[in-house]
Amino acid sequence: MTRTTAPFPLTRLRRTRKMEALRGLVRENHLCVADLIWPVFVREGVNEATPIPSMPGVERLTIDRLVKAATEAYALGIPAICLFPYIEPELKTEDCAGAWDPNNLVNRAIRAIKAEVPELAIMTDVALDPYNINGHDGYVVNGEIVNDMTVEALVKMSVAQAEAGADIIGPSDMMDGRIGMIRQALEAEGFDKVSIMSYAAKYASGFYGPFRDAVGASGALKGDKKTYQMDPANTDEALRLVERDLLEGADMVMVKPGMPYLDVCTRVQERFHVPTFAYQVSGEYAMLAAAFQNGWLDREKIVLESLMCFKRAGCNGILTYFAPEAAKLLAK
Ligand SMILES: NCc1[nH]cc(CCC(=O)O)c1CC(=O)O
Repeated sequence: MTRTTAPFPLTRLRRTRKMEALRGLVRENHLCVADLIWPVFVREGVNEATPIPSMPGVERLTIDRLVKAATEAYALGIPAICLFPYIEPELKTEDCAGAWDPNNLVNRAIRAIKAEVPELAIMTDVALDPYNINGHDGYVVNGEIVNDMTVEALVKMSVAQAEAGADIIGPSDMMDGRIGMIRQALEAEGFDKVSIMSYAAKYASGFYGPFRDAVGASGALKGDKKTYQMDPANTDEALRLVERDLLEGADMVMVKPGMPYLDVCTRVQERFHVPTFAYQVSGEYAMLAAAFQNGWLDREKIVLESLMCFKRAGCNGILTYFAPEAAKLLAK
């Protein structure tokens, strides 16, 4: 970088930090409510909310409660929510047919929210894990997570979500070729205005533990997801995945997890200049929530600081369980 600052004391960099008015003027990045996507867990039943022990403050909501929460989120200015279903263990199957049932929990939730708050964007999760007796994102055949057969199921699942009214399809499965196949199917079925946010650089991370409790997949999952999710040691591979998904028709890309992978976010944004998102995942939430509960970290400061860091790293937006709380803090 060229040196553009005069030597001390001509330059005193503290001058622009002297008061909030000046700090605001020289601020390079801004966090606002329009940056936030709120992931929510939905369950069957009426007027109930089940706490998730490993995610203090997060609950699985029945559809009626979810509609209320979505209405409140929209009133706070949150532009989008992302739905994840809790599927009872006895409803999980080998063929995962629940995933593309037009009347499954997620699709009913989409219709219910759209009827009440049509302007709130709804994102979905495309992967077989909540429905799969094996807990994996793809079909398991002879111990192997098979790619092409899984992609066929994901295509059906995506079309059913688009039919229900989803605005953003979010394939989180990490199979090869799924973005192109989903895009083609959406075009063919008349859903040309439905966006795809690809979980393009999704790592085989230990930080998803609490999420798997939340969707009830922990008990079902045998083994790990390393044959399809990425090795935490790699970034060049993340760039190849992002490029591939963009060429297949992704509108937006995501890096996941978030905070420990900010370098990946920066490289993706700098290389491709496309809408880039990060997912501050369940384990990140759990870590912070545990520290807040112990009084070890200051909740209000850390929620906003952690989210601002994503903006500084080059993200356009963040999926975060803190979304409603952050929205309220930003409105203060
Ligand atoms: N397709 C599953 C999926 N979609 C989002 C998350 C993780 C989200 C979180 O941890 O908050 C996962 C878990 C996984 O891949 O095992």
